[in-house]
Amino acid sequence: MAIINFGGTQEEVITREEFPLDKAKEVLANETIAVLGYGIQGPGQALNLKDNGFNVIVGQRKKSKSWDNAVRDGFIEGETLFEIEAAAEKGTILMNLLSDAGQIAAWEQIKPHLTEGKSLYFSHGFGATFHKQTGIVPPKEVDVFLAAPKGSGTSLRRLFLEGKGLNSSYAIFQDASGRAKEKALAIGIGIGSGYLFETTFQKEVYSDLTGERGVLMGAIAGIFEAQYEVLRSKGHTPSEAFNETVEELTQSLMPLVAENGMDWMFANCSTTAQRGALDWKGKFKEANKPVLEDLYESVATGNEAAITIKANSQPNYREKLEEELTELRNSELWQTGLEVRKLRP
Ligand SMILES: NC(=O)c1ccc[n+]([C@@H]2O[C@H](COP(=O)([O-])OP(=O)(O)OC[C@H]3O[C@@H](n4cnc5c(N)ncnc54)[C@H](O)[C@@H]3O)[C@@H](O)[C@H]2O)c1
Ligand SMILES: CC(C)(O)[C@@H](O)C(=O)O
Ligand SMILES: [Mg+2]
Ligand SMILES: [Mg+2]
Repeated sequence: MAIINFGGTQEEVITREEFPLDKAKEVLANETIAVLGYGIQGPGQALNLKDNGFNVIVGQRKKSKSWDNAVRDGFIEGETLFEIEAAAEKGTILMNLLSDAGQIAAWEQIKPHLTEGKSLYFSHGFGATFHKQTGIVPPKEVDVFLAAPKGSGTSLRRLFLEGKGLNSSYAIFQDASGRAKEKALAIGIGIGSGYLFETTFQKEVYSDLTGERGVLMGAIAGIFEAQYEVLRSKGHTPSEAFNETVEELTQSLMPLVAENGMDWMFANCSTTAQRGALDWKGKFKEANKPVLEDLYESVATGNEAAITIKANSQPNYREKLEEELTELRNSELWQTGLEVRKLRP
């Protein structure tokens, strides 16, 4: 285990050098890995595991788009592709990659197959942490652990194919066999993680729900809209407002942040930009911190889980989400984005 000094705090991380793929294969040699759910994480994790040489089957509702995707990706009905319950019966490590609401609906189908010696895996602390709302209480005889890629399943797959990797957290919820940790790390490496850092189920779900509602998705989408609307209201054209809000960020400045940090990005902008950004940074922080405190509170009280479960358990939840995404796509800001992307050399 490598001990890394993260800005003054020592943390242990598991790298591919310390836990190589061969070791992961040794640990999981006798396991049949059943990936339950083939939405976004399902394909990324199942295909990476398969390409890495693990024994993988998929469990998915038949007559669904996800089932067709699994067939398209080479899983064969009756051999490596089954209904959820049949896959849960055949698998020895059940990877619960149904949607968080779907995991509640499917729990009674999965639970009877969690017999002694088997393992239950998640990519989120949601189900087990909010068990009062989800009813997901794993039987005592099984190992329960998670590896949670810090990014989209689409990126997990793309980076794997490029020979790179997304980082993941890992956590042990229950260690019945005494081998839960090595299994968690082996799966974490097998799905293509670049390195793994330790967490708990509760910390994973609290930080994940905060991050995606906050800076990673909700806040960024909101602040884009706010700046775009201000620029438009002051007479700027759509292309100018879009370029100054989104395109420059994704194409020019964020790659610099990714490469070498915020000060590096600042240092590669004008002294005029640096002066202003350093002055305004504090105001943005001050305005946003209370919103983020509210958000964390809403996560920690279980309110965000309740909202998610209620919304995503409706029979028409997909149509409703698609409607909202369509509205976003059709807004002037993102229609401008569509044209700007086409103009990229
Ligand atoms: N999307 C990501 O990239 C990502 C990243 C990290 C962690 N996670 C976590 O991984 C897990 C899977 O997320 P996802 O985004 O891949 O899921 P998703 O929303 O794409 O859904 C996955 C599958 O669940 C199935 N499903 C939904 N409701 C069902 C029901 N009632 N009965 C049976 N099947 C049902 C769908 O057919 C779909 O194939 C979640 O715990 C999520 O929080 C997701
Ligand atoms: C990809 C994210 C946002 O990191 C994940 O948490 C999710 O829920 O999809
Ligand atoms: Mg999430
Ligand atoms: Mg996440």
